[in-house]
Amino acid sequence: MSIALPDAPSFGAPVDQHPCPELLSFLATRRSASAVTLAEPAPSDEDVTALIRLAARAPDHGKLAPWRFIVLRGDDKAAFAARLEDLAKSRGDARAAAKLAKLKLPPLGIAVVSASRPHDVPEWEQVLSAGAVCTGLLYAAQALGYGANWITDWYAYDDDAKAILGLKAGENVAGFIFIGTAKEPPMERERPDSQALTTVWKP
Ligand SMILES: Cc1cc2nc3c(=O)[nH]c(=O)nc-3n(C[C@H](O)[C@H](O)[C@H](O)COP(=O)(O)O)c2cc1C
Repeated sequence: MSIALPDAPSFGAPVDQHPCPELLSFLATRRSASAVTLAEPAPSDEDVTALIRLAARAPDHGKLAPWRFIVLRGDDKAAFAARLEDLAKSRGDARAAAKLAKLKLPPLGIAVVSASRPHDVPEWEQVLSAGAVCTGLLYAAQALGYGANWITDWYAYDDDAKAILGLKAGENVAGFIFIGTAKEPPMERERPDSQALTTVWKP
């Protein structure tokens, strides 16, 4: 499946608010697929452009767009994984090297980079916006019929790994969104009791 998206509304145009039962049904049942079950096919380059366009509509206080995207695919993605593997092995860290399976196996990864900057909008809100971008990208990939998973793991936090990815000072990985076709359907996981997490404020 590929995406046929409507044009983005023009700036300032009134945007129709209408019920979308199919989206509600998707939200009620969507599930992430284990990254190690993800294989080809993955979204085309054209679809990746569309997915990123959708993700970039995330709520963003102050219109700062405090995030960016790095696409990992094919031989370049394999080279990125190999450099991380060399890094892990140079430290004698076999566990970290083994954890790279979640990066190596999926055919496509999109790193969402949180790029907060000093501003009246608190950094916390800029980071939350990066999380919202991850959610949007994950959901959009799943809505397109692909398996997807939001992964961080050690290489999202390690300074040397972040340098290999090409992060600048002050940037952080909000998540790697791995995307492909799930070789086996994900099983539903336990979900929180949302009612038990909810109170109604009373004076
Ligand atoms: C910020 C963040 C980082 C995550 N990192 C990992 C990870 O490194 N490894 C992992 O197995 N799951 C990780 N997860 C969890 C999965 O992405 C996913 O949320 C979980 O499997 C539940 O799937 P669901 O989307 O069906 O609720 C992470 C989730 C979040 C929000």
